[in-house]
Amino acid sequence: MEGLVSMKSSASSHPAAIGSLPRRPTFSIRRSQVTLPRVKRFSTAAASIRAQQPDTMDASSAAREEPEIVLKAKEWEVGMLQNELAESQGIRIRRQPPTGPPLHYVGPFEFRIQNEGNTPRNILEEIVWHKDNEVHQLKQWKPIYTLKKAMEDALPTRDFVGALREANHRTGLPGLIAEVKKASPSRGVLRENFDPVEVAQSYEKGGAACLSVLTDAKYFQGSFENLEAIRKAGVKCPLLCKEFIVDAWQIYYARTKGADAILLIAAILPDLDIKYMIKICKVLGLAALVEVHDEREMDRVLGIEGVELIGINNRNLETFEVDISNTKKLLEGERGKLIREKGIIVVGESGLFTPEHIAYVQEAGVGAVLVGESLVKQSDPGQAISGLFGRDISS
Ligand SMILES: O=C(O)c1ccccc1NCC(=O)[C@H](O)[C@H](O)COP(=O)(O)O
Repeated sequence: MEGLVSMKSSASSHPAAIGSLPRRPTFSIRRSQVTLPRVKRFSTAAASIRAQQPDTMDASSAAREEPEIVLKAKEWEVGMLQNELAESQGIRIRRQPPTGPPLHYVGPFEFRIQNEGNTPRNILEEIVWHKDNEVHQLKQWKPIYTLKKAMEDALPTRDFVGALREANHRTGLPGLIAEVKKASPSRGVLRENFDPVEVAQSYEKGGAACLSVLTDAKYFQGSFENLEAIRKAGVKCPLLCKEFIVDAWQIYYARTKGADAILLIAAILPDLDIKYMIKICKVLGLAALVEVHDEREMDRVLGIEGVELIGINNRNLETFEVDISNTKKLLEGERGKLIREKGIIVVGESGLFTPEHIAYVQEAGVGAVLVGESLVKQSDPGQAISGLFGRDISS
């Protein structure tokens, strides 16, 4: 059996990956004497693998021998169930790579599970897999009880939604969430000599209602230190922690670092996760910006109680394609009507560069916009806000 299990450190395969973090080791099974049919539904695969085990190889007996293997197997099963649940809601992003179970778990035979392999299907999936590993490690470093204690010393949260409404009423234009973003997978480095506090202060001076701070290090060259530094520098604009949230632990962590709001992406989170995370946000005094990209995601999110802010991303996070008519499309007809009835503020996100773009999404029905590239690339990002809106919105 020697050499059948390889511990892989699957480094990022995407050319846009900026940094690197060692992944949690995954198991892969090589060679086959018994080949399972190509499987799509992985928990079904898990069940069929189990069904082929001699009684002596069930999880409990394996536990007596190798508890670590059983734990890995359980983790794998949970991951596959998460993938299945997500798929049933039309979510294409898999939360975990469809790696096979640990070898000992599958019994004394050599198995080969035929699947698409462990290559992410697109950048969003790659980010999610990376994030899952990252959070797994961070949780060991700072267990949740230590975060709950840190929250007692955290600065109070500010009203993110209220700041957007106020700016909208004051200017008659969508409230601006200006993004503190050094780099992105689609555009590479946007600003050399990036000073997050300087950019944040400049945005505030230029009339931004709120700020969005990228905290992902690998793909956006952001950090939680940036978020914390901006908060501690006395910037009054409420702060959105722009992160790929896959685990409630990240919400608590964001709160300890000064966030007033967090992002929940419908393309990666099943409805139950969104509901549960919104409840956590309410308890912690945070706003939740729930992001959608297509009609299906919009309909799912409109069915969830307690949503106050919906972001429509004009960027397809799987292909990078940007089309601002996406905002209009998702706000037409019954959806737009329901959103107005519920009093939800819609945020138009990505690809906004000119006053005409702002007017277009405002006409479509947004009460706020989230803008990164077109501002952060300018030498004076705060001053660039007047150019984007066609007039000074600072007072
Ligand atoms: O921006 C990317 O390349 C990207 C890739 C993968 C996942 C998310 C990504 N961006 C997040 C955003 O949607 C934007 O940062 C945000 O909406 C601002 O967009 P822009 O004004 O076009 O910088």
